[in-house]
Amino acid sequence: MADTSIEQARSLASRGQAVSAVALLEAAGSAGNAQAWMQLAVWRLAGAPLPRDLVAARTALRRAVEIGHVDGALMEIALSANGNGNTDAPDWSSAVALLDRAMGDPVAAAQRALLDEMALAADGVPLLLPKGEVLSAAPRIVHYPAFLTPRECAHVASVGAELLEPAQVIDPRTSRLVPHPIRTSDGGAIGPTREDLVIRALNLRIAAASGTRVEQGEPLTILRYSPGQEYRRHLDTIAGAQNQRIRTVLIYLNQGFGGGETQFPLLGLTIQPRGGDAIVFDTLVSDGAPDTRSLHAGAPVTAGAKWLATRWIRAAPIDPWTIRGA
Ligand SMILES: O=C(O)CCC(=O)C(=O)O
Ligand SMILES: [Fe+2]
Repeated sequence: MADTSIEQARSLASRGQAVSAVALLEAAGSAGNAQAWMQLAVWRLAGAPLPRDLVAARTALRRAVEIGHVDGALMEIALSANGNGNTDAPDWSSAVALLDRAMGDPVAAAQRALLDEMALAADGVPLLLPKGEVLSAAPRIVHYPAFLTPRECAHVASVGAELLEPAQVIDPRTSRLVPHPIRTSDGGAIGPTREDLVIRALNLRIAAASGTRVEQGEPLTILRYSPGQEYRRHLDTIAGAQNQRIRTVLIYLNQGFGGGETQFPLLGLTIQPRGGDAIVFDTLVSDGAPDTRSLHAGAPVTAGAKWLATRWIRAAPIDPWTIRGA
């Protein structure tokens, strides 16, 4: 059944009548319409068509959850753990308590089961640091065998699968979206509302392994390469960035495909992807300039599909609500 109050609110908002749209949703929400509160929360999080207001978003989300919005409950758990995407204090234990209350939902139950397999401190940080082997001293490249378990890999890939879109860039001449000339894979970023507790725990693991704060990491990005797709030679640094990318973490989510090696041509180094393995490498030299020796590529996949999770880590905390994936 079409939800007329939400349709009407969307239509009002699209005509610039945001105040009336909000009033309509609040009235519908107060009358027990969980989806109306959810719509308000999403608008407030997205910053469109209303200005972004994370406090108002969380209030609307709470109302939606109180009257039984299942997806809202999962979103509330994510935002509790990451502190609205790192803008407020992250609260792991409240997030886990909310997850425990959502156990009727099989999605929540599966996440709980995966968390139970991890050895985590009270704040979600790993109790043990993963062990790595240094592949290169300058730039520093460290290989972590079995950084993720097979079940963790499957979880990351399934969250990412819903977000995959072909890599595209805006053509500056025509302002149209065109295929990305350097990276031909499909990709998607797991933003703050989708950073479930398993993804959050993995982002905390990545922070620990890379010696950085979790707030420095761009949203975990999932890449999927089909035969013929590749990531041509590039540096991960961004020209002119104020808050530069200092380190990259690549996690192979599967194996058994053809091609797809990660190559560092100037170092004569080729990494054979193995599901669950990760590599962490530095992208800057000590004076803060890009380290051109870190030039690397994802070789073309020749058969099957290569799944990868990438976390580009900045020099200082970033705002995941405004960042563009790379
Ligand atoms: O696909 C690969 O092996 C390399 C990926 C990569 O360079 C990146 O995600 O920045
Ligand atoms: Fe890269």
